[in-house]
Amino acid sequence: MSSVLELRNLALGYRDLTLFRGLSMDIESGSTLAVLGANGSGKSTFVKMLLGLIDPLAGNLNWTQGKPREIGYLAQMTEFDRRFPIRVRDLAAMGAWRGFGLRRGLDAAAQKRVSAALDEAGVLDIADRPLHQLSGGQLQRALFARVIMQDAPLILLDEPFAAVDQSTEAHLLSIIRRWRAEGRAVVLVVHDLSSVLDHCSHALLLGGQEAAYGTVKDVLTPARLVAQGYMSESQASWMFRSPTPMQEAAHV
Ligand SMILES: Nc1ncnc2c1ncn2[C@@H]1O[C@H](COP(=O)(O)OP(=O)(O)OP(=O)(O)O)[C@@H](O)[C@H]1O
Repeated sequence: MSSVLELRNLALGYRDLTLFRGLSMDIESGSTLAVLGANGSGKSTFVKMLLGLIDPLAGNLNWTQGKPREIGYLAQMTEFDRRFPIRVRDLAAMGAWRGFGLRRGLDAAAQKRVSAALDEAGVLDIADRPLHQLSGGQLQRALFARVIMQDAPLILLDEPFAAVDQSTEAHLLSIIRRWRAEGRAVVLVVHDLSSVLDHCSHALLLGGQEAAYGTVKDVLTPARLVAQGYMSESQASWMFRSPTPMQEAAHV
């Protein structure tokens, strides 16, 4: 499998704080990487480093596809100011501005792509609504439409399922599956382990001054999750016992 980005011997942190050292990994085309870890373990710092907002303390990033930092980025919804005076359609179109330029505006073909992106995200019927009239789930769908328009080889989603209901989550996951099938690499920062176990191929677990990378099955073991401070021993034994309480309840 080809990679979109190679990280080599990376150390990350700030002047007086090293979060981890020695991380080497490839972010592969067609993979879905979950980045998770306890509060303060460095997830946001990792995102900022990918976006080029901070430099690693040591190591290299090699961009092997597209232009360096060609990233489709979804910020945490809490960081988005929905008083921004634009409509849903304009928000999605902003994703294509890199290709078309602000002055020229979008041509007819691009407008068509915007409509298709809004349709795929399930917000075409509210394309002319201003953002302040949207529910949280509708805004997240509109922001997904913008990422669709970015058409990038690497897609970085920060907490994409926070504050969305189950059916919206399922819809957004279908878009992520399409990106993956197209050979894009998708990186998701997540807090909730259950969405990772079902939908991600790889995991980067941060915490305890370590960064553990590998397949979900290899990295997200109860022992490692406890050792890196993600959960307590009793939480791990509850979470990984089989069958789960919900499965048991379903058989009652
Ligand atoms: N600009 C900064 N200068 C110095 N230290 C920082 C800076 N930004 C974050 N930190 C520290 O780096 C560590 C990692 O922070 P980061 O925000 O990356 O964690 P996180 O995993 O995203 O946390 P959370 O789950 O709580 O959002 C924390 O101890 C934080 O206090």
